Amino acid sequence: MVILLPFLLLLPLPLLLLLLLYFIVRPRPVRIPIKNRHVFITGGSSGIGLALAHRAASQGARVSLLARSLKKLEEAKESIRLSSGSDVSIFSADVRDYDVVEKAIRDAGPIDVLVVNQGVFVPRELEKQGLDEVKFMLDVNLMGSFNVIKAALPLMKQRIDRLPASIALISSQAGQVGIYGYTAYSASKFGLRGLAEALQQEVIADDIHVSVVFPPDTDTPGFEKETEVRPELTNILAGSSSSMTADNVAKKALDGIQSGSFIVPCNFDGHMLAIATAGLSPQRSFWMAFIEVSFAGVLRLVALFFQWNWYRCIEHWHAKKKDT
Ligand SMILES: NC(=O)C1=CN([C@@H]2O[C@H](COP(=O)(O)OP(=O)(O)OC[C@H]3O[C@@H](n4cnc5c(N)ncnc54)[C@H](OP(=O)(O)O)[C@@H]3O)[C@@H](O)[C@H]2O)C=CC1
Ligand SMILES: CCCCCCCCCCCCCCCC(=O)[C@@H](N)CO
Repeated sequence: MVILLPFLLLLPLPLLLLLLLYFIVRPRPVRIPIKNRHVFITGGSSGIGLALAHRAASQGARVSLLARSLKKLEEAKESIRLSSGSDVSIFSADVRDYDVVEKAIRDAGPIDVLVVNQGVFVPRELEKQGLDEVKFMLDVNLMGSFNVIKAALPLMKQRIDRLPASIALISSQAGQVGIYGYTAYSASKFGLRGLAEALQQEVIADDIHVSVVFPPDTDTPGFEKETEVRPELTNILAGSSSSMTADNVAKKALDGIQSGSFIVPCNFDGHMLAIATAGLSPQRSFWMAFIEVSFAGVLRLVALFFQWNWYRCIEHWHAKKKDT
C-alpha cells in the first residue's frame, strides 16, 4: 500500500492535464458534412485525387475535378459515373494559370470542400537538377495552390448553406521531414504547411477549416513514373514509411477532412511523424493534444534514431560508390 502511494498521488496529474487540454484546444472540434455538398478536387483525374473523387461521389457529394488533360478528366468522369452513378463536372486548366483557374472555379459554382491535391515530383539531387525543374515543382505544388485557393475563397465565403466548409491541402511526409533527392519537392510541400497554418487563422471566422494531409509513398500513376527515375538513396530513406494504396490514402484524407483535423497523417509512421513535428500547429482534439504533450520527448529520441540510421545509409552508399 505504501509503495502504491506515490502512484496514487501522481494519478490526478494526467487527468488534470486532460481536463486543461479539453478547455484550451483551439479551434474547437467540428464536423464537416459532404453529402449534397460541392467537393472540388484539383488533380482529380489520377491517383489520390481520383480515389478521393470516387469516395466523395459515393458519399453523395457533388464533385468537380480540375486537371490539365481533358482526356484523363473524361475517363475519370466516366469511371465515377459507372461506379457511383453520379455526374461529375470537369475543368481542364493548368493551376499555374490564374485566369484560367479563376474562370473554371467561377463556372463550377460555390465550393464547400476544396481539395488542393495537384502535384508534381521529379526526385533528383539538387546538384543534378536544373533550376527549371525546381521552378516547375514550386510553381505547380506551391504557387498553383495559392492560385486555386485565392480564386476559390471569395465564393466559399458566400456559400449559401452556411455549414462548416473545408480547404484541404495534400502535402507529403516529405513535407514533414526533408528527404535526400527531394530538395525542391520538400520545399514546396513544407511551404503548404506554412500557408495552411496562417490561412486557418484568417478563415476561421468564416467557419472554414483547413486540413493538411501527409501521405507516404502511394501507389499511383504519378508514383509509378517517379520510381523509374528516383535516386537509390531516396528509395531507401522513403522506404522508412510503409507505402499505401491511393484508396487507403483517400479514406484517411476524407475522414480527416470531415473531422476538420488540421494535421492528417495516413499510416502508423505518419502518426509518429505528426507527433514529432507537431510544432505550433492547431490541434482540435484534446485527446491527440494529450498524446502530443506526453510523447514529444520520446518521439524526438526516435526521430534522432531515424536520422542516425539515414546518415549511416548515406555514408555506406558513398563508400560503396567510391569502391566501384
Ligand atoms: N504518390 C505518392 O507517392 C505521393 C503523392 N503525394 C501528393 O499527392 C498528390 C497527388 O499525387 P498522385 O496521385 O501520386 O499524382 P498523379 O501524378 O497520379 O496525379 C496528379 C494529378 O495532378 C494533375 N496535375 C498535375 N499538374 C497539374 C497542373 N499543372 N495543373 C493542374 N493539374 C495538374 C494531374 O493531371 P494532368 O497531368 O492532366 O494535369 C493529375 O490529375 C500530389 O500533390 C503529390 O505530391 C504525396 C505523398 C506521396
Ligand atoms: C519520429 C519518428 C518518425 C518515423 C517515420 C519517418 C518516416 C519518414 C519517411 C518519409 C517518406 C517520404 C515519402 C515521400 C512520398 C512522396 O511524396 C513521393 N512519393 C512523391 O509523390
